[in-house]
Amino acid sequence: FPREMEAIPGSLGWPLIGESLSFISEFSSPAGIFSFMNKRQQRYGKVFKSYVLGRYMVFTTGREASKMLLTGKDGMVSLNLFYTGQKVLGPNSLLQMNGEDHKRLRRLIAEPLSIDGLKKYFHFINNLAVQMFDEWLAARKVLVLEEASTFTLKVIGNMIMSLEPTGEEQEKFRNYFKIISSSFASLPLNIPGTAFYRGMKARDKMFQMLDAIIIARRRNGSKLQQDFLGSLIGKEGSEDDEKLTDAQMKDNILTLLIAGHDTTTAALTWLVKFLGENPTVLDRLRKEHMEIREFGSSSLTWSQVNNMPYTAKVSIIYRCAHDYTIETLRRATILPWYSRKAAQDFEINGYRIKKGWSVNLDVVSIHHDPQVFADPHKFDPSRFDDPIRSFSFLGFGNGPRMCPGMNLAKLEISIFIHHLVCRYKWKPVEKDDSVQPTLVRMPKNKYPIIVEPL
Ligand code: HEM
Repeated sequence: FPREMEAIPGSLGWPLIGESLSFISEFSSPAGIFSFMNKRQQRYGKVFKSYVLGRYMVFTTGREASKMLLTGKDGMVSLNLFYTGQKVLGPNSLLQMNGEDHKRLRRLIAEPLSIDGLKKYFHFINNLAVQMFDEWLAARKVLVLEEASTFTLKVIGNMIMSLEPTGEEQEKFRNYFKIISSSFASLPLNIPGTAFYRGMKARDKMFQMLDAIIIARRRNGSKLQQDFLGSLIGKEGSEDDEKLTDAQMKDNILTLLIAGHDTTTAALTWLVKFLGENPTVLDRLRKEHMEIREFGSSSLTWSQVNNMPYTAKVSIIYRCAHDYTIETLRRATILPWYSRKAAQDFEINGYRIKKGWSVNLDVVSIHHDPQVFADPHKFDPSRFDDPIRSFSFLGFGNGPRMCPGMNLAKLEISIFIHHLVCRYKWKPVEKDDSVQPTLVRMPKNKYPIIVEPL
């Protein structure tokens, strides 16, 4: 036990297990870790310590703390990735980089994920959505989470390496990914039969697949495909600063897959759930999207997306789904806390944090602060009509580690939701608010619904 931690209020719970039991049970309750955090914040204030899942942790919350931790000035903190996560993603992953190395890698990765870089995937994503919703008509009963998962995986597979949405390669890719993904937060036992072991083997297989593609691309020389992989390989001949080794490319492709898949899948599923539970909100969204549809055929064009009507505050592309998406991320807070490791001593909310400690930002409380979000448990996208104070909404993070995939996530969500609300009404098969006990919060029952054409 780090002795200096004595000065931090809080309880370390039982010997060995600490407060893990209440943490885990509240983590997977419908309200999430809100009550775990809230009880302790009431008792100890904005900073408290705990011992959960084998780690001494300091938890903190509030705008000031989030500004400090997420902005992380002068290398104050680094990302605190757990052991299996480090092994699965690999040493070159963006999540394991800090300072200048992190900045450089992000610059290379961010470009194809910018709004401009994403334009060329619009048709692929749109066609995929049209096709998926055609299939829903025949199926009638669907598991939203499964559908969203397939959809987002096909999108990212195509974006990264021009993978066709069906066929043998897609199946292989999907299989490897699922195994890797379920090993990500497993116990670190690398012996045959464990999830971790299977995950590491699947990682090798996925990398063989990527190697084959990289070799073929290099052989083709100038006729490089303009997907994500192509844009990274394309940097080979250019200045040193623009070069990525094959190992860097592979670790970071896997990083994008892992960071982008469950998050977007969960966001889509929660959005469908929240809309279904809030008919007035759904009516408003549907009305807006029906107006967009009247522009022309069912297949949207890029300029139509650009012109979707809504307050033209920032980039107009995602306006139509934007407030609904961020309200979903606020209300569901699918990543409930962001974890950092102190890279030096510093002070937060009046307490000394020592180098090496794990400091965790409780985002759920920030997203449910009644001072900022009136009636915080209500799903109300219009609360974002007026600008909110910085560091109050952190659904995509903030600062140098803010989500580089957020434009892609928003694009996928807006296209998915457009077709859904224009074509179908739906109702849940059962009333069940249980949540999966996984890192990313998702409905446990995968949210089965019955759909009917409008
Ligand atoms: C709705 C969907 C998504 C949500 C809610 C989300 C949320 C977040 C958040 C909160 C962070 C920062 C975490 C922290 O500061 O500790 C983050 C980082 C990250 N996200 Fe996303 N994300 C989403 C989709 C995506 C997609 C589609 C991709 C990739 C294509 C992606 C790739 C990443 C990566 C690589 C990082 C790490 C950035 C860094 O460390 O510099 N995310 N995301």
